Amino acid sequence: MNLARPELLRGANLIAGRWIEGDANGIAVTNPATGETLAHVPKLGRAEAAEAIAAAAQAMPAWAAQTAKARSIILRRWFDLIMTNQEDLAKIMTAEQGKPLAESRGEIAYAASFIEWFAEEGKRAYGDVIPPHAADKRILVLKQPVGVAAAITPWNFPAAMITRKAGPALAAGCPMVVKPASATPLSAVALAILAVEAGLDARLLSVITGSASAIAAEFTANATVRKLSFTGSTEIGKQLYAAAAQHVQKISLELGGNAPFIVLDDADLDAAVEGAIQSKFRNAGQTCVCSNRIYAQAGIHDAFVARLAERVKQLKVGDGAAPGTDIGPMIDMAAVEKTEEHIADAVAKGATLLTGGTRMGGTFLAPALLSGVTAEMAVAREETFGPLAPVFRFETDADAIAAANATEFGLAAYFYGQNLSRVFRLAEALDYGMVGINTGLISTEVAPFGGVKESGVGREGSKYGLDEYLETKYLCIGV
Ligand SMILES: NC(=O)C1=CN([C@@H]2O[C@H](COP(=O)(O)OP(=O)(O)OC[C@H]3O[C@@H](n4cnc5c(N)ncnc54)[C@H](OP(=O)(O)O)[C@@H]3O)[C@@H](O)[C@H]2O)C=CC1
Ligand SMILES: O=C(O)CCCC(=O)O
Repeated sequence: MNLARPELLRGANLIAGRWIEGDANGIAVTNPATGETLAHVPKLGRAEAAEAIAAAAQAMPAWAAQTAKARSIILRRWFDLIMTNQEDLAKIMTAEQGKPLAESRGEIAYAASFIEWFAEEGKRAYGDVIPPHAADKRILVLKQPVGVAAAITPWNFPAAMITRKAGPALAAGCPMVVKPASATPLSAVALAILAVEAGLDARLLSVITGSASAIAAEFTANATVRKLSFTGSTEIGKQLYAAAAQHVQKISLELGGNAPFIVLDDADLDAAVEGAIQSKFRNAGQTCVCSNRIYAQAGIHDAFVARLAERVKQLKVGDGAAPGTDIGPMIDMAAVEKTEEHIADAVAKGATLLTGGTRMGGTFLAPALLSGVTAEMAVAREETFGPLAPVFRFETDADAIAAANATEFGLAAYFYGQNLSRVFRLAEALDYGMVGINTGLISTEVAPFGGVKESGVGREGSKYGLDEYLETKYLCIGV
């Protein structure tokens, strides 16, 4: 890999301010496009997680005692360094994750934006003065950092899922110990290198790799950890929710989705097709906010499906590092097989495969489009997390709302339509934390990202994201 700063590609961990290098006994990080081994990161466990937590607790008082502006200056420097090294970080990400280089560049900018945003937002951790209940009392509300925070992050957004947690934590005055996904730890390590370069006390941001269950066991059993933030599968999220109860840790969970994408009969069809392509095939469909079920109203169904099929056929599959690639490899064979199972199940139950679904070597899979999909098929209920667009036909708005809400998930939903009253009715009726209306792209650092129902708890990004790392303390003063 041709990097301007080759030292950013480092198979190491940062534990309690100390670098620990990986070796052949560690976890091999491979390029999903080529199978090449990029590096080995250490295989650590509970003891090192405990060490990182203890060092974080030691470093916290001095960090929390600084002014928000002083913290912001360091965070701003970290943001600048991430953007200065955007190209190297994007190359590292594409190599370990597979997404096209253009998407990696976008994710690095997106990741950096959380640091920039929270560097400023930390200055606005306002408290309150409340009119008292008695003449001889005064009531003040303070916002204080929650304490040592821990994060467990997934492989699909190797940088942004770290900064979306570490940004608000550090801005609020909390240190963080991060366990990145084993498949994509190199982006996390590169971010930590730049954080230290920015002047952050290295004990304030540890990065630990190894046994996920052992590290998570320490995160949840260690009473020093006061906040746990997780992005990943619903199954693991539920386990962590239960484990965090041991010490009643404050928790944020960003879990699975089953996003509906509804095309009403008055929609701008070209815009809807583009929105569907963006929302469905970004990161090869491996995004928790990817549309999983596309509902097209009867009046425009056939025209929409025909146009969508043309666009899906144009998508170029290849190594993310190659110019012009729209869809890179999937993360592993299990991901390929799950997508294939959803296609096979739908076809066996009467759906039509209009294009794609074929293996293209390794973990490359041709983007697929199904029509004639119904509620009985697995894809209606389960998140595919792959490049498969299943189209359902519906008649009335009420039918679309009922179908869209018939899931235990509630992360993102999308719809396209023009009529203002319909737009409001649908937006309000959808049981989701985020609704994209006439757009397939909703992610930004300035808006609250998060789900309802079994898609999680808490919000990340925006002014709401800072609250997740703050406690509210009330002072009752007799005068
Ligand atoms: N909401 C989202 O954004 C995401 C959803 N998913 C969904 O989950 C499916 C499976 O993906 P997968 O990568 O296995 O997701 P996981 O939930 O298993 O992985 C996410 C993170 O959790 C860690 N983890 C794994 N097991 C445990 C455990 N027992 N205790 C604590 N942490 C653990 C992983 O570590 P390690 O990598 O070391 O195993 C990783 O850091 C996907 O197909 C998709 O449907 C996946 C990723 C993100
Ligand atoms: O898929 C995820 O893990 C959530 C990140 C996606 C985004 O922020 O758009």
